Amino acid sequence: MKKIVISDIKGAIFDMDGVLLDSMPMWDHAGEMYLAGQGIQAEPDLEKVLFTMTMMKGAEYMQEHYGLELSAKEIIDGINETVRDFYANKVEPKSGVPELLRFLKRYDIPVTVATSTDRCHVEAALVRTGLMKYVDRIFTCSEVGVGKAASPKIYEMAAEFMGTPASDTFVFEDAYHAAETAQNGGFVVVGLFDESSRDRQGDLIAHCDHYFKSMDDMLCSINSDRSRLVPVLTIAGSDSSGGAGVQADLKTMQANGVFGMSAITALTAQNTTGVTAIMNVIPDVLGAQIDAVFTDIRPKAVKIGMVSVPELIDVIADRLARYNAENVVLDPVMVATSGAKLISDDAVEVMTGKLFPLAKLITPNIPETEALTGISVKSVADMENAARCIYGKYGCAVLVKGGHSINDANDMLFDGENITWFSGKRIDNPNTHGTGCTLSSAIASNLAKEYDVSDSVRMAKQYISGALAAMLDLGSGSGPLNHGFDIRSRYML
Ligand SMILES: Nc1ncnc2c1ncn2[C@@H]1O[C@H](COP(=O)(O)OP(=O)(O)OP(=O)(O)O)[C@@H](O)[C@H]1O
Ligand SMILES: Cc1ncc(COP(=O)(O)O)c(N)n1
Repeated sequence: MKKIVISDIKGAIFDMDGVLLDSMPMWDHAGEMYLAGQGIQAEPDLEKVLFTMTMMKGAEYMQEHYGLELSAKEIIDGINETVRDFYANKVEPKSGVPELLRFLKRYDIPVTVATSTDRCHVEAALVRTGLMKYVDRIFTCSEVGVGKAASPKIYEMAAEFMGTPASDTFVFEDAYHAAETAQNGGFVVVGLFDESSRDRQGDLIAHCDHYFKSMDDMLCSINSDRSRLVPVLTIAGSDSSGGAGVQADLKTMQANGVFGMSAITALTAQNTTGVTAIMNVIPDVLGAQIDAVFTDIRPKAVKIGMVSVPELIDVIADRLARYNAENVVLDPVMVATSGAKLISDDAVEVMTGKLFPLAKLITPNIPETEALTGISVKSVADMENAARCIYGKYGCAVLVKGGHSINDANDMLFDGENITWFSGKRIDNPNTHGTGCTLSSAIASNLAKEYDVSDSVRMAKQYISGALAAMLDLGSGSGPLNHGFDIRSRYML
C-alpha cells in the first residue's frame, strides 16, 4: 500500500475503540468481567453466546444461567458500571497513538473522533489517557442519529467542522463496515489492524486506501515534510572517538528528526579507554558560536553538556538569557564513564547558580545527584529526596538517571509537583559511553518537537534503550551506542 504524505492530510477523523484505545477486549469480555466482579467464573465462550442477544436478553440469560439473585435491570446497570469503570480508570492508548496525534498537531492538522461509544465514556477515557489535548471535537453516533454502517453522516459532520473536503480528510478505522462507509463517502481511509477483527482483515483491506498492521508501522511509513526540520543546538565538548559529547548529540538529533547545530566548549582527545587531553575553547569563541546560531537559525531547544570552567559557563548563561532560549536541557557532566574528571570544582557552583535557573530540565546521573545534594543515593527513596532537594534549591525540574544502579535502569522525573518513574529493563551491554549525552539530546529534540517534558523523557528513554540493545561493540573500553539503530533508508545498506 501507498505511503502517507503528511501534507496530504488536511483533517483527521479517528475511530476510538480499537484505533486510539485498546478497548475492544473489554467489549469482547464485558459479561465475563462483570461476572468476575460478582466472584463468578464465566463459561469459556460466554461472549459468543451473548453476541447475538440484545442487552435485555443477555441479562436474562446471565440471571438464569448463573443463578444471579438480581433483576435483569440490575444486571444491565452492573455491566454498564463495568464499562464505565473500564473507560474511566483502565483503558490505555494503543501503541504509537500519542506520537501520531502529537505529530498531527505539530503540522496544525485538525483532529476529530467519530465513535459509536457514548460521550461520557469517550471523554473520561481521552482525558485520563492524556489524548484529549490533541482532539478538537468528538462526534458520537447516538448524537449524530445514525450508525457508521448505515451512513457516512458522522464523517461528513466531522469534516464540515474541520472545514476539509472528504477527498483530503483521512478516516482511521479498524472495522471493515465503517471503512466501507467512509470510502463510499469519498474519504481517504486508513485501515488499522485490531485483534478483535482479525478474521475480517481481507474485507478491511478491500475498503481502505492505506493499511497498517499497527500505528507504529504507520508512523514509520509517514513521509514527513522534509522542509520542516526543527533546529536544536548542543553546547558541549567534542569527543574525538565520536561516542559522547557533540558527536553523540548530533547523531541523536539526526535520528530523532531534528536539525542539529553545535557550539563547542572544548576539544577532548579521548577514546573508549580514557581522555588524554582537554583544551577549552576561548570564551569569546564560544560566545561567537552561540551568537552565530541564534542570530540566524534560532533553535527550538538547547542541550548543554560538558562545560569545564566558570568563564565558559558565564558566556553560556549570558547568551541564553540574552536570546531568551527555550527548552534548555542541562546534563551536568562531571566525570566521564572512563573516569576522567570533566569539570573543575569551582565550575560546579557557577553552573548551579547561573545555568540551573535557565534550564527546563536537568539530567544528573546518580554520582552527579550525590555531588549536587550531598545525599548518598542508595535507594528509590534517596533518589526522590535528592530530586526534591535539587528542585528546592534551584527551581528546575530534574530527571535522576538510574543507569548507575545495579538491578535496573529506572529514571525518575520530579517537576516540582509530581514524581514520574520511567522504568527501563537493564540491558546487559558494557558499552555505555555517551548514554547521558544521548538521552539529554533526545529529550531536547522531543521538546523542540513540542512534546511535553514527560512525553519527551518517555520517548527518549525508548530511544536510548534501542540504541543500547543494538549491541554495537567498538573499541577496547566502554564503547559507543549505535545512534542510527532505527534509521531505515536505502543509503544505510
Ligand atoms: N545498561 C543499561 N540498560 C538500560 N538503560 C541504561 C543502561 N545504562 C544506562 N541506561 C540508561 O541510559 C540513560 C543515561 O543514564 P546514565 O545513568 O548512564 O547517565 P550518565 O552516567 O550521565 O551517562 P554517561 O555514560 O554519558 O555519563 C538513562 O536513561 C539510563 O537509565
Ligand atoms: C566531550 C564529552 N562530553 C561528555 C562526556 C561524558 O560521557 P561519558 O560519561 O559517557 O564518557 C564525555 N566523555 N566527553
